[in-house]
Formats: sequence, C-alpha cells, structure tokens
Amino acid sequence: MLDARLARRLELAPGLPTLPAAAMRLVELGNQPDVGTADLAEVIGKDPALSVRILKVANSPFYARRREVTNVRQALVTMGMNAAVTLALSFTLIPTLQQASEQGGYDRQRYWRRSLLAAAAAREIGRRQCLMREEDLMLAGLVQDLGILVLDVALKDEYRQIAAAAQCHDSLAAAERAALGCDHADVAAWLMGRWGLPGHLVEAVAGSHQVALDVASPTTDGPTLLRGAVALSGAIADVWLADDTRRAADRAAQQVARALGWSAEEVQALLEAVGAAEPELARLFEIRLDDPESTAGVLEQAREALILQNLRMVHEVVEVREQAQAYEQQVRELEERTRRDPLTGLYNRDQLFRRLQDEFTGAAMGGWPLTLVVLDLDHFKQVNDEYGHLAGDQVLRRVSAVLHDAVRGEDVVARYGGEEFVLLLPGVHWQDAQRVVRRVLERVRGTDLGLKEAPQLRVTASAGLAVQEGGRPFVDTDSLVAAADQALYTAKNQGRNRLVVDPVLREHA
Ligand SMILES: Nc1nc2c(ncn2[C@@H]2O[C@H](COP(=O)(O)OP(=O)(O)OP(=O)(O)O)[C@@H](O)[C@H]2O)c(=O)[nH]1
Repeated sequence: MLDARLARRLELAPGLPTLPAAAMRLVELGNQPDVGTADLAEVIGKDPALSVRILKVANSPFYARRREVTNVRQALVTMGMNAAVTLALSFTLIPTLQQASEQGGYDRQRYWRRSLLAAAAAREIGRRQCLMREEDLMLAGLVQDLGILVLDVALKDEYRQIAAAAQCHDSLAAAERAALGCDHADVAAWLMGRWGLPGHLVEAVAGSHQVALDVASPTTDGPTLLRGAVALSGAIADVWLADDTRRAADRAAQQVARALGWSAEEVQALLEAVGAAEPELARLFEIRLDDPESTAGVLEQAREALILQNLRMVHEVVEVREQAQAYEQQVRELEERTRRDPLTGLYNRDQLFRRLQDEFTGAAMGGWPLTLVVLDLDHFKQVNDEYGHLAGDQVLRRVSAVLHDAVRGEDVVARYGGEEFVLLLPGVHWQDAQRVVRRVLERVRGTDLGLKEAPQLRVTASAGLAVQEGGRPFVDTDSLVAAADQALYTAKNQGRNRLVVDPVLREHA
C-alpha cells in the first residue's frame, strides 16, 4: 500500500504517465459485460497502427490458423475477446512507458530488458503450466516494473539516489521500502488501479515481489497462479541482468522448484525458451534493444549452474533416501527388540504365541506336522540358591545360546518363562523331532556354563513333546501346549534329564 503523502506527490508530479485515450476506451470496453467483437473491432479500427499490430500478432506463429487473417474482426475471433483486449492494451501502453523511460534517468536498456524477459517468462510459465490467459501473463510481466518509471519521473534525483546503492532488483525494492515505505510494485499497482486496469492484473503486479510457495497445487485459483507466475518471472529475468549469472540461475531454479515443483532440467528449458522469446517480443512491441541477441553466454553460464544444482538435488535425494532407510532399520530393530526376551535374546512369550498361532494355522492348511517341545532346566532353583541370581542368569543365557544354535533357522526358540523354554519345529515328524530334542538335551548337559565360582558345574534339562499331526489333531494351540506340558510333567516325575513324548503318539507309533 502507498502512503497518502507519497500518493499525493506522485499525483502532482508533472511527468506521471497517463493512460492513452485508446487504452482508456479498451478498459471501458473490457468492463462492459455484453461487449461484442464488432464494438472492439471499431475501437481498434480507429487506430491504424494498433490495427496493423493486432493483425501481425493474429498471423504470427502464436495464433496462426490455416487461413491468413486479413481484417481486425477476423483477428479478434481468432484470438478471442479477452486476449485481444489485453494485447491491444499492451500495445497502447507501451508508447507511454517508452516515453517515460526516455525522460527519466533510470537505465532504459535495463528496464526494457527486464520487462521483456519477464513478459516472456510469465508467458512461458503459463504455457507450461497450461494456465489460460497467456496475454494477461504477458502484460502483467511486461508492466510489473512500471513503478520504477513512475518513481523515477516523479521523484527524480531523490529516487536516483535511492536506486544508486542497489546492486540487484531485490536490493532496489528493499531500498525503496526503507526510504519510501513501499516499493515500485506497490506504486505500479496504485497507478494501474487509478487507470482502471483489471483487478487481477493489478493484484499480480502488486504481488510481483512475493514468490509464493506451492503455486501449482491443484486447489490454487486462477488469480493466485497468475500472481505466482508473475512473481517468478522477475527472478527469471534477473538471470540475464544479475552480475552473478550462476547465482541468479540457482536462485531462480530454487524458486521455480519450490513454487511449481520443476526440476533443474525443466528450468533450463524455460530459460532457453525465454531467451529465444525476448527478441520476438521486442519486435512485437517495437522496443529497441542494444544487443538483443546477447543471451548465449548467459544461457551457457546458467546451464552450468543448473547442472550443479541438479547434481546437488540428486545428492540430496540420495541422502534423504539413506536417512529414510536408516530410520526404517531403527524401527525394524525396535520392533525386533519388543519381540525378544531381554535376558536371553530369544523370542518372548508374546511372540511365541503369535508365531505358534501362525504355524498352527499353516500346518492345518498345509497338512504338515508341527512339533512343540517344552523344555525346563532341572533343579535350577539350586543354582540360584548356591551361586546367586546373577550366576543363574548366566546359566540361562548359555543354555539359550545352545538352544538357538541347535535348531534350524525356520524353527522358533522362545523363553516361555523362568527357566522354561519352548521349541517350535514346523514340518518335523515326531520321530525326527525326538532325535533333535535328544541332541539338544545332550548339548545342554555338556555345556560349559562359564561360572567362575563353579567351573565344573553343568545343568540338565527335561522336555515334553507333542505334535499336531494327521492322527490326532489338537483343536487349538492351548491344547497342543497342554499336551507338551503334561509330557514334561511326566519327564520330571520320572526322574528328570530326559524327553517324554505325548503318550498318544506312542500309541499311534
Ligand atoms: N537367575 C534367574 N533365575 C530365574 C529366572 N526366572 C526364574 N528363575 C528361577 O528358576 C527357578 C525355578 O525353580 P523351580 O520352579 O522350583 O524348578 P527347578 O528348581 O528348576 O526344579 P525342577 O524344574 O523341578 O527341576 C526359581 O528359583 C526361579 O527363581 C531368571 O530370569 N533368572
């Protein structure tokens, strides 16, 4: 917003650009809801220079149809009303701005190059994002800096002093805000508002220094997209005007990536298209540039900067992926830890019952046997009583390692509780399972428990075995566990240090 005193000063300034009569009529026409092609053709037809230009554009590759357009009415139909009004407005405004740029002390070449490049950039972004109203984009891009001309003409030396210290477009706007409380985008919007130009154009120019984030989101409305494209167009134009091209290209690419999600390659293609469109637009608007073809060097430097940025982005993507993998690994490890018994590292009781249920269902569906063994250390209380609880823990760890190493990877070894363990052996018939368990008991018996206070100490274990197999299917996991428990009870009663199998199996044998 403009402060009232500044607005008053600008209003009274002698060289303030005024809206040409033809443009005024076009604005009025644009505001009428039921305006037709004939009305517009009449306004344009009164200005021969404007008519010629409109015909030229209608026949340019931008709009070209199969048949040549020979009169203004056909041209308006070809382009559509809105496009034609906006283009005609652009044509009628240019001489006013040119006059202002000749009068003032601001670098004329710099002004027009930025305006043309921004117009080309806004139009290209619109094309690539499939935004309608390319002419609006072009016009808003073209006039976004007109506030510079206004301030230059109205405040003269005072403005030139403000502008002199600025190194780039951003610092110019910052210096304006510091000295005047607003920047040239506000001034341009103020004047365009006074001229009665369409509100969406005024807003787009007012917001031309605020690059919005995520402009390309599917919920964004037309005026926001227009504003976003115009704001980006300035940063793109600055690639050609900045002292440090690489930095400007880097910055523009980052802004475009953030707002539209484009890759560095897409930004490079955009820069190439803008570079090619600049002389075309200069011809269209009849703006003389000292060296319009001097874009090759700039594009080359921009390309190098964007290749580097691309590499950086690839690197960042790899880093992010690695971080995600490390995080997933941590989550997996945490999950695994919650499944394990902290003392022995074997599966805990919860996990045992989960696995048992899965294996039980799998065995029933697949028709293969499932052997369950409950194994309990003998007289373990004595170990604790004689050597202490820590020694008891050590024994439990050593025995657990033996159990873990004695079975196959697909078998399950769990700590059932205290000094009791469970082995689950899917797909193993009970005769084979017997051999496995006997071997396990043998190993437990021979295991050096590593107790300093009792190097010779050894422990024995008792085991009970039950199988879910064709002959006698258990109705559920509890009854399978109960059968194995019962066999273990028998083993203890028969004197320990032995395996007892579920008696039903022996009957079937
Ligand atoms: N050190 C240690 N001892 C445990 C742990 N969990 C259970 N115990 C002990 O294991 C012993 C189990 O003793 P009991 O149930 O009487 O059985 P037992 O002495 O092995 O005798 P039988 O099973 O009849 O051969 C108790 O002394 C418990 O305190 C543990 O995590 N660490």
